[in-house]
Amino acid sequence: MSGVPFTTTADVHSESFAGRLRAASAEDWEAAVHHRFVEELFAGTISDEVLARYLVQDYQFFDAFVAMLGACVATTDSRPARLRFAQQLGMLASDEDGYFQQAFAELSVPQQEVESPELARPTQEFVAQMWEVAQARDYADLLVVLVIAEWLYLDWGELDRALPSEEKHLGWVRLHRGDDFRAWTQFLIDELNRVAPEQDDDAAARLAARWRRVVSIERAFFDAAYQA
Ligand SMILES: Cc1ncc(CN)c(N)n1
Repeated sequence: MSGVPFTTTADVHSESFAGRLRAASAEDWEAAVHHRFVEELFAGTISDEVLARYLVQDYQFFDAFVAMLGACVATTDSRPARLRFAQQLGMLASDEDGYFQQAFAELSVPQQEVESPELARPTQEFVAQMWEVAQARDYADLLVVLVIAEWLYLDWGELDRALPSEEKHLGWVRLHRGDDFRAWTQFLIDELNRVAPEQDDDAAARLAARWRRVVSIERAFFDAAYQA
């Protein structure tokens, strides 16, 4: 959209703060969006072993992700945004946890694996990034991590592919595509652009460095699902 040098279903101007960050991380971003994991998930050919390994690790995000949203509730300068974050917290608690519990049951993942797995390196790094921004309570920093986590997932979730038929595959795709998820992601992107530093100063450089780091972790997170 708007002549952007990348493909997305979000409405983002290429010269906005988020647009420039997104373009600057194109290699890792595209590698993640078109990852073998994504293609096999849509095709319904992903092995149960890979899917279970991925979901077990991803479930470890949940707590820190909720903490980030809570930190946004506490730190945003905008009353409508505070309500939007609060609403998302409620939805997350019902929708996403339901999918995980159903998928773990279907994939026969032992409870011990669900509750206290050994964390892969990308999981450790991602969780550390999330807790760091949740505790620092800097709204722009929080938004950088949230925008990546949701926008990158929207980009693969909305790929033009036939949908898989089995619920364990379709459920994860459905959580990351469609009007509601697109609107939520758009809200985050718009918030980041609204509060972005106006000049290329130290604050902007710090946010850009975190952006690059987190996008590379997203890519590594998919890779790790294939490493037994
Ligand atoms: C690896 C990862 N990145 C992001 C999200 C949030 N959509 C997630 N669940 N997992």
